[in-house]
Amino acid sequence: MMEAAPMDWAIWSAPVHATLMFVIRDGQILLIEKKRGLGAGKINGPGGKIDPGESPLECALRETEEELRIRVLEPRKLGELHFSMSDFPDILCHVYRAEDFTGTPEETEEAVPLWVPIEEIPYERMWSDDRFWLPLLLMEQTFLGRFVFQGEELVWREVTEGVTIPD
Ligand SMILES: CNc1ncnc2c1ncn2[C@@H]1O[C@H](COP(=O)(O)OP(=O)(O)OP(=O)(O)O)[C@@H](O)[C@H]1O
Repeated sequence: MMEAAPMDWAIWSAPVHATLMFVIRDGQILLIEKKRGLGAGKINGPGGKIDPGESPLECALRETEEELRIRVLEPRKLGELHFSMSDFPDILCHVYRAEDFTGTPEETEEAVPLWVPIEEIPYERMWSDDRFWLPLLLMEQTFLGRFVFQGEELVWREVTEGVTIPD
């Protein structure tokens, strides 16, 4: 790990744009166990692919509503994740944080809700990049993370904090 980047990020662009939403309330974070699709069986935040004509923020709100049946209030974009993948199209993921919502998280066909104390985040059950940027989101820091995966193995990473994040 951490040789020269195995790809040229300056000219990288992603065919897939997606979102992740993390609600943090009373010292707990609202996660999901994803039941199907990419990352099925893993724990992550709610989120998914951006639909044509949709903004990243609209997608994050829609996916959270579809997966957990809650409406998130006042989300803020804190980070961006750039994934170079070997066996999936590359993904640019917009990452949001919120402190409040309306409704009650429910299990759906896509996800099981999971409230976890922020000191007990189950990184071993999550994508292996998450441990490198989720702590920054918890501290309300902005971040840009770039990751290269071979299958599900993380083979290269670079995380920059305190950067200006575009909408
Ligand atoms: C490689 N390391 C990774 N680390 C952390 N999170 C990752 C990730 N790779 C993908 N993600 C997230 O996982 C969701 C995929 O979900 P998504 O595109 O919805 O897949 P799914 O097949 O379910 O598609 P639909 O959008 O439901 O059509 C989406 O939020 C995306 O940002």
